[in-house]
Amino acid sequence: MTAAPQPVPFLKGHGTENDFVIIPDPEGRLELSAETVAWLCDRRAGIGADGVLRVVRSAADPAAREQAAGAEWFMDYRNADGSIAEMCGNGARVFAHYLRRAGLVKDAEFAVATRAGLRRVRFTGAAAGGGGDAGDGGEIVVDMGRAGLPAGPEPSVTVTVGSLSLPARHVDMGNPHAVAFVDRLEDAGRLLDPPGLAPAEAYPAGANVEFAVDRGPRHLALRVHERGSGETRSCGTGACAVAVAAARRDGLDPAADGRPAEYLVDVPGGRLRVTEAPDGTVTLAGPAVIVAEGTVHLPA
Ligand SMILES: N[C@@H](CCC[C@H](N)C(=O)O)C(=O)O
Repeated sequence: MTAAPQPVPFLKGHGTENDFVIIPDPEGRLELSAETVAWLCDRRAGIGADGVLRVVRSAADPAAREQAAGAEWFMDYRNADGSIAEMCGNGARVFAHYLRRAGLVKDAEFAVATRAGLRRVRFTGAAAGGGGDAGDGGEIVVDMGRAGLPAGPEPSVTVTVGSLSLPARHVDMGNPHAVAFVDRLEDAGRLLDPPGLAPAEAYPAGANVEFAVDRGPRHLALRVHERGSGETRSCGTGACAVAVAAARRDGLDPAADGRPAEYLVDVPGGRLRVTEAPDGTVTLAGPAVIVAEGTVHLPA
């Protein structure tokens, strides 16, 4: 006898069109296998998304406990292919918006546990008072921690896409990135396959690859190929990686200069604002929206 499909509540949301299936699982009762996540994210056979955000109390998830001091909720993020990633910047805003919308958190500023450690989120403007309609969380600012990158302005890795071989900067935002500046975003081609990365040892677990151009002073635009999800319409950690790489390229180092560096980063799905403070902290500001909710029947 085959087991019956399991009915599970879900929501669908996005941050600058980086979209997620949100699965509330406060007591950590769900076994979300890689196959189930890939099915949820399948745009034809499932609901469709770039990733899954499982919402679980930190105390109820073994993966969360060591990261979670001070955060009641753990963002269990999975890529569309079912793989696990350390951090998701757009996901953190959508996750935080869900928590407030569901009444699970009342404050306008709180910490979220992630596999990359604690991330503080802050609702600003109308959103701080619980404003916005049922779907719109307004602007949310996420403290993304410090970027890790080699000293100096020089590229340290090479990205290949089609016949192009591009010097790129390695940037760690809790998850791995390679940032290549190009003349035109179309230079990245169709991005159907993961770009090549060299040296391979720089990225033992793969990487997210950003292609970035200048739009004006302190104004950038990017396309991204995400590890585990393919080309997406936005990547929050990617926007931070691009802004920090651009700052070093532009001769800016807030820690040395004592002044913040702020960049607007346009993504195919909207606009993000990234600020690197003199203490090295990078913040990511942007919207979060919930568009649907219902029940999904998970394959048994
Ligand atoms: N879209 C996310 C990043 C999600 C994780 C990434 N694909 C990885 O594997 O590291 C973001 O907004 O940061």
